[in-house]
Amino acid sequence: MLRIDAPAKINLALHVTGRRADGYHLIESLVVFARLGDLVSVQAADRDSFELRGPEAAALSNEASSSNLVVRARDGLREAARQSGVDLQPVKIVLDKRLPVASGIGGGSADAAATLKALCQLWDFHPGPDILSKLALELGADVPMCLDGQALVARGIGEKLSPVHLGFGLDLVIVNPRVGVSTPAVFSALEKRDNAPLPAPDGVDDKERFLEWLGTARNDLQPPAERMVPAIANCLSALELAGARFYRMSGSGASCFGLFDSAEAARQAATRLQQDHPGWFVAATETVR
Ligand SMILES: C[C@@](CO)(OP(=O)(O)O)[C@H](O)COP(=O)(O)OP(=O)(O)OC[C@H]1O[C@@H](n2ccc(N)nc2=O)[C@H](O)[C@@H]1O
Ligand SMILES: Nc1ncnc2c1ncn2[C@@H]1O[C@H](COP(=O)(O)OP(=O)(O)O)[C@@H](O)[C@H]1O
Repeated sequence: MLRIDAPAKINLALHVTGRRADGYHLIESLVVFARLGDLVSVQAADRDSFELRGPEAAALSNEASSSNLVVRARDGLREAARQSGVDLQPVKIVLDKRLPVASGIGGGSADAAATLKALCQLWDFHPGPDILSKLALELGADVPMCLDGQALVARGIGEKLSPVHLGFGLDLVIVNPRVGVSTPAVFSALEKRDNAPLPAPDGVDDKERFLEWLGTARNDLQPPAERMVPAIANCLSALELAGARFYRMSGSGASCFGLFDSAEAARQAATRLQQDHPGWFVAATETVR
């Protein structure tokens, strides 16, 4: 079995700067990836199959397998191969779902990206980067960045990627109140769409200066998401109380992240937060470097 990690995506900042004619929003987002994630395993088989397991699988068990981004990624890649005259063998795929669903940390997108990577390897089929990026974008605006998997600024609708080299890791706690949030609903509830752009990242080699810079950026999706899900404000207050140096909502929510001074401080805060809020999803993790 070939196993590929599907890391959680954290939008440290997300500015909405406009809207395209097709309704998609223009964003400028600083994104990092966490060690916390789902796991996609693939293996050659006699027939195609898809198995969903893991602590967060139940949230997807009522949805048809055909709508799962893992299956859609498999079918998309196979179709791209067919168009170039290559027939690809059946495959067994297992998704170990650990990230809360519809929570602003891009679990589905990470799964789709991991599936593309795993199957390219298993099938020894390597479409050029342009074809792969196009395929990824067809699966979701967040999938190209998940394919990249490193700290970056995403522009356009999320598909224009510029790597950012952070000279340090970040110790985080991710908190989710277990209220699923619909991404289109949050974008629709924006009161203003032509917001100021993301300031150029500063302090990428110095964590203190970086934290200061982060404070000058925003998540423009946070105010509409907080109006829709009041529990988001509770998550942010709890992170502050737990000693986070910095805290904010990720993506369209409802997950929020807190940044801590060390892995130990993050672990201790996560333990306390989980004790105080047994119904929430709480996890300490660090960024992928
Ligand atoms: C908000 C973000 C920030 O990283 O993340 P999540 O909260 O989903 O994790 C992304 O832009 C989400 O990307 P993704 O979840 O892949 O979006 P898609 O499936 O392509 O789009 C779902 C819907 O969200 C809206 N959408 C998405 C992206 C974008 N730039 N503008 C939009 O308006 C559209 O209404 C679209 O129909
Ligand atoms: N493998 C998957 N994991 C999570 N959600 C998936 C998956 N496949 C399809 N979906 C659908 O995508 C929606 C958004 O899920 P997700 O990627 O977890 O959201 P977000 O990007 O906000 O964290 C879900 O509500 C679900 O219907």
